[in-house]
Amino acid sequence: MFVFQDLLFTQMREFAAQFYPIYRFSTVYVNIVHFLNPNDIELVLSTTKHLSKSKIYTFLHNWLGTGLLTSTGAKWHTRRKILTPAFHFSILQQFLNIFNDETAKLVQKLEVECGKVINVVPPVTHFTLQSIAETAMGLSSIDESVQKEYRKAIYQIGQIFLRRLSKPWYRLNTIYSLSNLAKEENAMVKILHDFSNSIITEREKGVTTSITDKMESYSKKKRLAMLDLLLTAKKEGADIDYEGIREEVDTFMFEGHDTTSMAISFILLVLANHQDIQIKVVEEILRVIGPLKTPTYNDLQELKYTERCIKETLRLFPSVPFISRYASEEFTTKTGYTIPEGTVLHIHIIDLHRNARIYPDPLKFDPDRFLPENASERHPFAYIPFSAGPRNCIGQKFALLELKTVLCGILRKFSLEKVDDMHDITFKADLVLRPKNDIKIKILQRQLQDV
Ligand code: HEM
Repeated sequence: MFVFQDLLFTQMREFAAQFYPIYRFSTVYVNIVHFLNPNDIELVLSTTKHLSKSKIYTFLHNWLGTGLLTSTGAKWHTRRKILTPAFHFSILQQFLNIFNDETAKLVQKLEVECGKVINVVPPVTHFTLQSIAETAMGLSSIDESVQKEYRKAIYQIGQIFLRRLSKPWYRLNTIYSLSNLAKEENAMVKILHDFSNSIITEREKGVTTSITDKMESYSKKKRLAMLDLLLTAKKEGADIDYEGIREEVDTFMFEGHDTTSMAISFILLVLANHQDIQIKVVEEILRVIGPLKTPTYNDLQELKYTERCIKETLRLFPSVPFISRYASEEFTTKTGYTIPEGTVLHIHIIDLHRNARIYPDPLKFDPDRFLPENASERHPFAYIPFSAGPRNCIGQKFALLELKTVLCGILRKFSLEKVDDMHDITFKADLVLRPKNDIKIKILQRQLQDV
């Protein structure tokens, strides 16, 4: 079904192609300037002046409150300080055990599908949801039916967000709150909050889980997983209450699974489309790790070619295609335009990454673009899948580790064959870069002697 919000998404991207390096879209309600040039983007993202998210993010407040993604000012600063240690590399090293265990379960699931054409998104999303729940929240597993309901509600909330965005009169809370859309939103938010409340209750009770030992080992090193950090901070009287903890659980459950799920799905698609590159990735994995060994943290750091493939996938398919900030004061862009205070600053990550001036033959998948000698001359803000500057993605290293682990597990066991052409994939307007239809590939047992 072609809906208005999809049109909005396509239109915004067409304007980006037409009006490089910058364009303005104004209505009586809002003044949005679209940023496409790396110099201008650097100006916005590298400073602490425009750290506040634009008003569009307030549409997420009913669900995410003002957690790390949506908060501003002192609150954002305090939360970022509390949460940063949860992503220290010593914690990530512990998480690797969980990524490896979950990868093994995913591989087992895919085994049954050998020889068939599958839509990779559902099993991969199951994997990422399970991984974030175990690592950041300390849960052992989520019931399949609860997972399904949660995933459906996340999808619905994204659609509601965009439907609200496409109707300017719904920007006014008084009008929106009377609408059927708001009722739909409240029903979805209830599902999502029931889910996050149950996570907190379970962890607060200190329910014995299969990963309790791992959590204790974090504690011994005085480093706690994300939810435990928050619960401890609350206990010790820090400026965070139950609502505050739920905001972060909702934020991290969402950001920590949907973004990585899309990234993994797209890289599987891309590798199925490029047999030569797929073979090179497998060769590297076999050379560095071997056919059977469970990868260690250090092993994964050695996968340089695989990492370039991940980078190139996130260039073409950035899980977060647009971000938006608020101009807290007037400024002049490097391209010479005056931006008044209060303007919405809309940054087109996807169009920046597909700009032929920066990336010749931009739709071609070429991991060598990220060879040090090829990347060193490029503008530092020409590649920003995790945003950049002080408000960049807190989960960036977590995501890369998860992606490498799962690729090792899948590619040593299966070879991926092309079904969908990656260039035929169309996108659905949503909070993350979602395909409009399935992402289909065929999986076969890999014959390692052929590599
Ligand atoms: C491939 C995977 C990922 C991509 C491409 C990605 C991308 C991004 C981007 C572009 C932003 C900036 C959003 C904005 O300004 O509106 C962001 C922020 C954020 N991401 Fe990620 N992300 C990924 C994985 C993760 C993971 C695994 C987690 C958690 C474990 C996470 C947690 C967050 C949080 C909490 C923020 C808000 C940070 C702040 O404002 O201080 N992300 N991410």
